[in-house]
Amino acid sequence: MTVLEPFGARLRRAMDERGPLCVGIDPHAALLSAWGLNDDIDGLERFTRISVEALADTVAVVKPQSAFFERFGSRGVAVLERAVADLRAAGTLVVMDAKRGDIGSTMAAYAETFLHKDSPLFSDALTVSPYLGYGSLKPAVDLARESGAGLFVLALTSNPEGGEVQHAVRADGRNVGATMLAHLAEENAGETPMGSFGAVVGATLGDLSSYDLDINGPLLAPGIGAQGATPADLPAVFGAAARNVVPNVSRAVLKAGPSVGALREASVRFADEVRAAVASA
Ligand SMILES: O=c1ccn([C@@H]2O[C@H](COP(=O)(O)O)[C@@H](O)[C@H]2O)c(=O)[nH]1
Repeated sequence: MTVLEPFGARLRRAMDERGPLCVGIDPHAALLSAWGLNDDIDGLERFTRISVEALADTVAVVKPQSAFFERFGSRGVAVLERAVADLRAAGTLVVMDAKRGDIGSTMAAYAETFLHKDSPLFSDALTVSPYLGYGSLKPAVDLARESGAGLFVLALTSNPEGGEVQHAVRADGRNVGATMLAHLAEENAGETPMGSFGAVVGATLGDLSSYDLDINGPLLAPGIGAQGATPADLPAVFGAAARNVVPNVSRAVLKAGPSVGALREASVRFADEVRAAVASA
């Protein structure tokens, strides 16, 4: 199997070169309609091609949301495969937002799907859910290490419902979200310039200074734009950890389409805003 340079090193370089913004490709039915496209496989394909053309050499990271492709069955997954290949061929890092999580033996199959270098859906990183227990993710951690990929583990999600699980306090007094961050800090210990095992931490959550966000790895921060957070919120939410934040914007960029130029402009505007905000943290 071809082995890539570890994801953390590739991500740090991309963030330094292009800024830390991650733009999502989320082909919502409402966006297809706003772009004058049908909510069918041809609409999905056109939406995806335009998005890839606009984003591939503009931002450091692109995050396709797998759900919107799976909705169309095997033909939708084929569109997703092509998008991943085109983005990666253009040197853009792909974070597959599929939020997989299962018992270890099944997790191994999810890992083969997204993290094995020879898989058609191989992505630079994958979002995973640790809510069957952090240890259930081991097959994904192991294969990611082997192939030079990364993971983003759901720690403190951007949605208001997440607190019910993630803020639950364990017998040791630490809450569940903080525990996930601690596991990730262990995975990334000693890695330079940073480790490949990131956390998903919503930009919507307000002051997170009670958490130890210093996991020596990236923090994927969705919630900017449609969910109400702004780039200017990043320093107050993340403090010194803002340097490792990869802020994600999906709908607020995509609504600028279907013009490739307008999508690029919207991405560059958000990229400039997040760069300025992170620099001030
Ligand atoms: O905590 C989380 C984890 C993942 N997401 C995903 O990010 C994008 C956000 O889209 P917007 O249009 O910018 O709101 C979407 O794919 C979510 O599934 C998240 O929002 N929060």
